[in-house]
Amino acid sequence: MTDDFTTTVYYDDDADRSQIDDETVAVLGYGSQGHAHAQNLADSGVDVVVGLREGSSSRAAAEADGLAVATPAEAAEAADVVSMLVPDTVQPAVFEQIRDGLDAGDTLQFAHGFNIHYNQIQPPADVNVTMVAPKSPGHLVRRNYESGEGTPGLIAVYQDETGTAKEQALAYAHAIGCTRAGVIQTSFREETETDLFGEQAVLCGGVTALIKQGYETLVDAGYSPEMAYFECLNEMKLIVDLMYEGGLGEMWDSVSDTAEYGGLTQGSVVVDEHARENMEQVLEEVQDGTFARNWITENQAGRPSYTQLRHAEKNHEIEEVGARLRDLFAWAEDEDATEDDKQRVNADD
Ligand SMILES: NC(=O)C1=CN([C@@H]2O[C@H](COP(=O)(O)OP(=O)(O)OC[C@H]3O[C@@H](n4cnc5c(N)ncnc54)[C@H](OP(=O)(O)O)[C@@H]3O)[C@@H](O)[C@H]2O)C=CC1
Ligand SMILES: CC[C@](O)(C(C)=O)C(=O)O
Ligand SMILES: [Mg+2]
Ligand SMILES: [Mg+2]
Repeated sequence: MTDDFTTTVYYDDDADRSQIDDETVAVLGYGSQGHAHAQNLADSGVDVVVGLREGSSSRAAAEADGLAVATPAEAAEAADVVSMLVPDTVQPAVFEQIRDGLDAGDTLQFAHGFNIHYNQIQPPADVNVTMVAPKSPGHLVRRNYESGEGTPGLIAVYQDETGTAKEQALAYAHAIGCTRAGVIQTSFREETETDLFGEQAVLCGGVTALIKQGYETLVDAGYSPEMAYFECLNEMKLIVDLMYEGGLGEMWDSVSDTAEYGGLTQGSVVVDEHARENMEQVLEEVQDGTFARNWITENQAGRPSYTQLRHAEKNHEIEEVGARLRDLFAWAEDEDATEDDKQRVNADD
């Protein structure tokens, strides 16, 4: 444990694995997070049953990975800890299927606080309600577990019926590999609002919008789509890898002085105070529930806007150019190529 920061960070030694090792965990859903939690828990020696609906397209994968599969209701009935890892929008309906399987003292656990924070699920008063939220896409939660690296994560406690909810969440975080990297305790509110803001304004929405605007600016000015792709998308990974390893400083150290001067002077011309005001607006709509209401209504209407936006994104020219270029990369034919090989080739471009 370290208290060097304003927040306490928990590591492997802070977790008491007896809090999870003797429990049965139902992992509901076998998608991005579900497959990672279920396999990591099982590899850590925890008894796991995967809960999937009848006819689920995920069933074959879970069984091929050697896991027991039951319906969500059966899995919850058999389990002490129920990990809700189906999409946020279907969680309220799945909760109705598993409610009766939650006994007093069981734990209902989430990887994101949306449905608790925005009151879409009202859990029984006599169960623990916790969160273990890896700060990463699920596929990397699995990959990092297998490599021994681990993935940073958050824990939160909304209801503590047994008095050991936090200890159990930490033990679960240990079993999926999060305490190897570091785990911070937060609240359902803080996790929900920061996660939604981050994915909308920066990580997913902000970055893709920046990439597309940069690509379109170059192509509209007559430069080749291939050049624009390499400059605005491909090299993004390499630059972000440096920030990931050593912060903004490591990236600035590695690029040329010319890039550093240009970046420091022009970056805030592009992402200026208007972008900041827009970010504040995005945050406000997360905080006051506007985004949550819109997302719930969009689903109730059959996702008309979402479908249209997905279609447009998939058909953006940068996707066609990127698919073509990635097929030509040296490692495309080479099944033995490592991530290092790929980065070396990328760096040479
Ligand atoms: N994606 C991520 O990396 C992250 C996600 N989270 C959170 O984790 C949770 C899970 O998200 P994520 O992993 O993206 O989810 P996915 O979209 O990957 O979940 C898909 C799984 O849910 C099942 N499923 C879908 N619809 C239903 C349904 N109506 N009834 C029963 N099962 C259903 C699917 O089974 P089927 O084959 O039957 O459709 C599949 O197994 C969310 O709360 C999310 O916010 C948190 C951190 C990161
Ligand atoms: C950044 C998107 C995310 O919040 C995540 C992978 O952490 C998600 O909801 O998928
Ligand atoms: Mg997230
Ligand atoms: Mg999220």
